[in-house]
Amino acid sequence: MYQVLYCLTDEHDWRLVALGGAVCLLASAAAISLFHRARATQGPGRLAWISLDAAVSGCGVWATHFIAMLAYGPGGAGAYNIPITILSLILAISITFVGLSVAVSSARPVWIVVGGAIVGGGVAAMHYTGMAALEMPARVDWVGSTVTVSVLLGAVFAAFALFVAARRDDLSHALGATVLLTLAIVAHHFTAMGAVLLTPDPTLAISGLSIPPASMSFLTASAAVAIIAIALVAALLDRRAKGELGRQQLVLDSALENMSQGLCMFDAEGKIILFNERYASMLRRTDIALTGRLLVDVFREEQAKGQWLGDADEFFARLVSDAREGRTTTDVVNRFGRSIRVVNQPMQGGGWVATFEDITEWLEAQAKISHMARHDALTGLPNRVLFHEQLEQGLHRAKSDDQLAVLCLDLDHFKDINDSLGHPIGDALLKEVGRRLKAAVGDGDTVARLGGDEFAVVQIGRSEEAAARSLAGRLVEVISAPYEIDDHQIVIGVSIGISLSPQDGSNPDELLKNADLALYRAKADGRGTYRFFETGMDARAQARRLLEMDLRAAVQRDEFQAYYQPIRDVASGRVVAFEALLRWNHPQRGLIAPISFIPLAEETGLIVQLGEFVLRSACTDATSWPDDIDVAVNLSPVQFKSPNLIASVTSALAASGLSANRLELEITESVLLQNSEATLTTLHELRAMGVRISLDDFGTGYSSLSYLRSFPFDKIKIDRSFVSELATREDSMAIIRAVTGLGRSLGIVTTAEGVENDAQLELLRREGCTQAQGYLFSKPRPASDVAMMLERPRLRASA
Ligand SMILES: Nc1nc2c(ncn2[C@@H]2O[C@@H]3COP(=O)(O)O[C@H]4[C@@H](O)[C@H](n5cnc6c(=O)[nH]c(N)nc65)O[C@@H]4COP(=O)(O)O[C@H]3[C@H]2O)c(=O)[nH]1
Repeated sequence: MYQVLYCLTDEHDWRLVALGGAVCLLASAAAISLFHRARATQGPGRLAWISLDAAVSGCGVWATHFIAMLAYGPGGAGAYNIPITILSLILAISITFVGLSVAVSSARPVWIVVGGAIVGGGVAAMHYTGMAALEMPARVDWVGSTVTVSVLLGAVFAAFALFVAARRDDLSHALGATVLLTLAIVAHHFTAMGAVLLTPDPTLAISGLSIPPASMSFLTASAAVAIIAIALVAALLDRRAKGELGRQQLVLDSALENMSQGLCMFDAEGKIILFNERYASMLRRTDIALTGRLLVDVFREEQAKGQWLGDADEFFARLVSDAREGRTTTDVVNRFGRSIRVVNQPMQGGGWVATFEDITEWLEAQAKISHMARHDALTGLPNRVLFHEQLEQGLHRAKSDDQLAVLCLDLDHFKDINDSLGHPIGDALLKEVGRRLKAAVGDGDTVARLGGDEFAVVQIGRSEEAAARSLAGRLVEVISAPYEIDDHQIVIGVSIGISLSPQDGSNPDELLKNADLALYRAKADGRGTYRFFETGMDARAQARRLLEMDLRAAVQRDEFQAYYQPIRDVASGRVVAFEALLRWNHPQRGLIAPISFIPLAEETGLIVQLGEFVLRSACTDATSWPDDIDVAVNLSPVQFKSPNLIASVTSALAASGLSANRLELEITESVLLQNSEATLTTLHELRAMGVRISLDDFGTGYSSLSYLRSFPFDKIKIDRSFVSELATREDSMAIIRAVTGLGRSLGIVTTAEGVENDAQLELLRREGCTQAQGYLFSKPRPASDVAMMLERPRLRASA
């Protein structure tokens, strides 16, 4: 130590020592700055920065050494061997290059320290090679222990310098690292100079291949200038790069923090390099240290708090191996009640970037959309789409001996309720029907609303037809029970069509089609009941379709004709009116009775056109009859739903010139079943015009008497079923007696329909029935036969 101090104070020129120190500091600053650049750069650019750094560091060490040697008094007498001097520069640069490469290539502190120590080794190699180049008339001996200390000092300070530099790329770390590197070079040099023992020996001559100290000073000055220039350029580049980097950092930071997604970047070992706030808040990791930590440690910490379930090590190992093998993975994880989609994307050179997106609302919206697409909004029941799927699954699941039944349901006259009571009541009724259906079916059965007032049920796994029958019976009963909705007592029936798998079909479409055909049959058979599909229904449906087409064409081709049947006064036997009855004059099939086409015309709405035709014909024909003979025309309930009824009656009367009081309009109870205000208003309007209103088919409905209270009818027509059984059934006689008595006391005319013989006529006369109509007098005949019917009281020949 003493020797080193002595060497420094007594053997050196301090001005030159200061110059050497300044060069060394400058070179160190440039070297550290370039070291940062090398670390921040990937790929081939990194090699360039390391090479430049090695050149600056090597030259810096070299220049520092020779400036310090100029300051060394004894050295002034000698010269420097040129090849060895050059070799010392080469060693300084190349060993420094190796050390820097090691330190830059790894993020692990141990390798940075090793790299730094190698740089220190380079400084020593340069120094001792440089000393070997010194030729002077003296023998140079070395104090071994001081040499070792000098090498260790250089290595330790240099290792420390790179360690500090690698910690962070900011001013304080850069300054600290610069000072440490300067110390490494200076401490090494002067300690090493303290190890020198010079023994004068005039026999040692200076070789021809040497350079005198003056020239050496020129060389070192040049090297110093070169270093300063390189350092300046490097500093400038570094500053620019940092400025650019800073700007990029700002952009990156604001992009990262404004992302709706969470982002976290990991190195190849699974250490967190970078993350944004969204990531920390999404995974509730705001209160734990993240940067620089291994992800698996974070998992373990969360595991300890009970926030992480599962095997943290196994999960972490999977992430690392996926990244290593370049696999992009997507997972949806549930954290804190939220669904988070995580995409792990491998990065070049190891590591991966994970993006985290909270898709809870998106998933909920998806689920809602898919629910809406497959359910009925009103009742919440599956809709046609889901029903189809469930039926398909049911067929798939059904074992060979299982039977599957499809029940198609249609509410009877639902439209009337909707029209008369309004849509909100109609909707409430549909909801209640849905609820009752769900409650009535079995656990494994499916109920769906197919649209409007159509519902469907799939019954799975019952082995007999009886199970479907019993379910259908139960459903008819349950649906038909009265409803109390908004103070309205509503009664509605249901018709059901049933198809069974496998016999009636093996796929959903076939089963639904056949259940529909059976439903049609249930409706045709009077509604409020169920029917099983039978082979042949399809053919009947086909026939019905043909009839419908035929009917439409017949309307166009004017194939209809009004026939007339006389109505006689029972007391006088005089014809008082004719009832107009429609006939279809089919070109191939001949005369067709209304029973074969009126129901279809009502279903298709064609009855409105046909009704208008009968009205016009009847009014026109009646104008040619005696004034005291009236004409009766049947009105269908469907015509009452048409807004044009009053207008068409008015126009038929106006066009024919028939007086309104000669026209009778016959309505059935089903018109009043609609019971809407509109129906009664229409009836009153017709009455106000002078037209008379008859209640047709009296006694066939459920509460005929109550209808007499709802409207003041002019005439009651007793249904022919009572007349035909007059002689055989006591109760028929009693009913006719009651009706005629009622008519008398209310001042309403009573007409008995279907009188076929004198006995019936006699009984009716005795009971005081006002009018009679039937085959006894005449069958319905064309208008041209009216005169004949007027003349001949009995005209039994068929029309
Ligand atoms: N067995 C038997 N039957 C008798 C006797 N006397 C009359 N009839 C039949 O009884 C039906 C009386 O007409 P309705 O009850 O109004 O019943 C009518 C009526 O509801 C409907 N209809 C006929 N023409 C029209 C029309 O222009 N418009 C509407 N909406 N319906 C009509 O078709 C139904 C059937 O009409 P039609 O076949 O002409 O049948 C007529 C008539 O031919 C008898 O002594 N014995």
